[in-house]
Order: sequence, then C-alpha cells, then structure tokens
Amino acid sequence: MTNNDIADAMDNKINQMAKGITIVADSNIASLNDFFNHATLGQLSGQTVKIIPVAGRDIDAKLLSEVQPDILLIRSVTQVNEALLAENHSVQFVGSATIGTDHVDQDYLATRDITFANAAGCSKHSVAQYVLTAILTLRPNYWQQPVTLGIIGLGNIGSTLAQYANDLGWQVLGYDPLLPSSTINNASLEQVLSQSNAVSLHVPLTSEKVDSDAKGSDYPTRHLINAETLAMMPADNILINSARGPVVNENDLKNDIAHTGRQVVLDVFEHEPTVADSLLAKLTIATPHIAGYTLEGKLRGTQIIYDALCEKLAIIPAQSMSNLLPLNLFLWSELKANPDRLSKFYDIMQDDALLRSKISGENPDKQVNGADFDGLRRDYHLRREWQS
Ligand SMILES: NC(=O)C1=CN([C@@H]2O[C@H](COP(=O)(O)OP(=O)(O)OC[C@H]3O[C@@H](n4cnc5c(N)ncnc54)[C@H](O)[C@@H]3O)[C@@H](O)[C@H]2O)C=CC1
Ligand SMILES: O=C(O)C(=O)[C@H](O)COP(=O)(O)O
Repeated sequence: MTNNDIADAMDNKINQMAKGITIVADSNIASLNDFFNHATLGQLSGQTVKIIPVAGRDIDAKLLSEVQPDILLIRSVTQVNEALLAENHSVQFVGSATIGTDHVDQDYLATRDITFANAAGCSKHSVAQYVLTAILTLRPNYWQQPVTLGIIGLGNIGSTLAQYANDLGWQVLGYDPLLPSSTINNASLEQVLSQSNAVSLHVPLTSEKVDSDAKGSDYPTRHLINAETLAMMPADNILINSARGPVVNENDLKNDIAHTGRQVVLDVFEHEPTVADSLLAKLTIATPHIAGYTLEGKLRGTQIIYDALCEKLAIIPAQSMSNLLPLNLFLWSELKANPDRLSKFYDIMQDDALLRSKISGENPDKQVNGADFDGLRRDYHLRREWQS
C-alpha cells in the first residue's frame, strides 16, 4: 500500500463513519435488535445504524471484506484472527457475548488497534445451576447427605458453584493454581480428583507455552483430563465438563468409562459441533453446549458487550436487560425447600433426549451432525436463571 492508498482508505473510512455505523453480528446473540439499533446507538452518536445478522459460522473473511463493517459482534463459534480480518480495514470493535475467549486472537486485534470486549461472568449462575442440576438429577440423595464437590478452576463460575455447594452443606475441594489459596482453593489437582464425589471443570481452554510464545499458559488446560488424571478418580466419582470440549481427551474418556462405568456429563465436546455416537452412547447426560443458555445468561452477555460498545463510542447506554426480562418466579430458596421440583426448574434430561434424538441411524458414522447441534442451540427453549 502506498501513502496515497492509505490516505484514500482513511478518507473512505471518514466518509463511511459520516454515513453511519455498520455492524455484522451473530444472529444467535440474544435480543440483538433491542440492544443495537438507531435509538440505542445511532441517535446518541449522531449516525445511522445498519445491522447485518449472520449465522456465527458464516461470518467469514469474504463477508467482512465485502461489507467492511465498523463493528463485529460474535459468540463462540466465530474464530477471530488474522485469517478472518486480513482483508478488512474497517473493524474497530469486536464484542463477544461470551465468557470464553479461546476463539479470539486478542494479540492480533491489539496489533490492529481493534478494541475487544467479552462478557466475563455473564452466565456464571446459569452454568453453576446446570452443574447442580446434573449432579442432583443423577444422585437425588445428595440433597440430604454430605457430599464433596471437586471444582477445577475457581473464577466466576467455579466460585459461584462453590457458593451453591456451601449453601447445600457440601464440602468443596477446589484447585486453581493461578489464584491464591483460600477456603475453596484448598487442594491439589490429585486431591480434587481422588477425594471428591463429583468433579466439575471450570477452566478456560489454554495451550502449553511454546518457547517465548506469550499466548500459552504455565498451567495449560488442553487435555487436562486424560488417561493419567482419569486414573486418579474413583469409579463412582461423577465427571462434569461444561468448560470447553478439548479440556478432556475424549478417547481417554471413552476408555475410562468402558473400564469404570463412570457417570459422565458433557455439555461441550472435543469435536464440537459434531458428536460421535461412540462417545454419546457412553455418557450419562449430554447436552449441546447450553449450560449458560438461560434467558438471563444470554441477555447479560449482550448487555455487557453493548455497554462496552457504548463506552467505545463515548455514549451513555440507553438499553437495559431489565426492560426485556419477563417476571422470574424461579427461586433457589424454593427449590432447596422442595427438591422434588428440580425438573420443573430445569429438566436437563429433556436437553439430553433432544441431543440423542439427532443421531442419524442411516449415517454409517452415526453422529450428531454440526447443523443439528447448532440448530438445537439456535432454537433453545426458554430457560430461566434461579434467583437468590
Ligand atoms: N458451557 C457453557 O455454556 C459455558 C462455558 N463456559 C466456559 O467456562 C470457562 C470458565 O468460565 P469462568 O469461570 O467464567 O472463567 P474465569 O476466567 O472467571 O475463571 C477461570 C478460572 O480458571 C483458572 N484456571 C486456568 N487454568 C487453570 C488450570 N490449569 N487449572 C485450574 N484452574 C485454572 C483461572 O485461574 C480462573 O480462575 C470459560 O472460559 C468458558 O470456556 C463459560 C460460559 C458458558
Ligand atoms: O460464554 C461462553 O463462553 C459460552 O460457552 C457460551 O455460553 C456458549 O455460547 P455460544 O457463544 O457458543 O452461543
């Protein structure tokens, strides 16, 4: 690019901004049009707003090169990196309405001076409630008896789950090498795996550090659960993964279940969005990456990136999820007093049955295919977050 080209590109950009804001957004973002419209952005910034909703997996380099949007709003299924943005010269803000950020190359965005925001903590109660529901559906006696819950990763979700566990009178054994020790961060990985009745994973997906690569972690989580760590778990210890699929080595998991008969609950899968029947058939509960999919969890995700965009545009937010939420009658105190109402609060076995119904008998590989997995997520039923 010559200096003249750069000057032309900048002129084009200034003209475009004068015309308005163009947003390409994952159509699965909850209440997209309620948060991102002329009244909530345009009037305040003095620009028109054009929003282009696209299925998350269809947001690609070609589209972003043709449309040249100013804003990109995504969820977890869009990989944001140099390959996606190399031919785009316009994006100034990327917002992901998710907690996880493993799909975003934040270092690359920084080299392009693109602001990034994610929705930290947005569905922490929803995911914690999913985990409790799974455990208490499989072991209803745990409502009344002493239980040791192992939690790996004690950030927003893990620590919220620990609060519910303490509220039920359970003991928590937690492991998080990146946080100081505490009443819940109180054990080694081996102790958590070997001494709990159920172990739940709440870590981000991270890889090993390679040479001086700053992206890796000193405590990588990819395949953290493998043949060696599974061997530390007694056979009657439940394993729950609602973090990211590749945290668990699925081949090792299949072997472990074949030998131990362990009860395993997966919401996320190593080869998502496809799920092989050879794995699904061995799982006690399987759901299509919906642990955080309550109305509240999804709306909070949208709210957080909307607020971050308003900050970027230097405008005061004009929309709030409280305007969009219907009355919520699901009270944690009521459920605790009436454990038999659990399936009315959240019927996790219905989600399990829907996923299993997508196994195609005609397909020799027998698997849930990606379109069906994504369809279940797109058309997910209304689920509410329990209130404290
Ligand atoms: N299934 C679903 O619907 C959802 C899944 N998630 C997943 O859950 C993950 C956790 O979410 P949050 O708790 O909100 O994240 P967070 O960032 O608040 O906490 C993650 C914790 O994991 C710890 N950690 C990192 N490496 C570790 C290791 N090797 N061993 C033990 N601990 C380690 C960190 O120190 C941190 O405290 C997200 O990164 C996302 O991938 C999040 C929301 C919904
Ligand atoms: O927040 C996260 O991290 C999640 O895993 C999401 O709840 C999953 O949602 P999608 O972005 O995949 O819809």
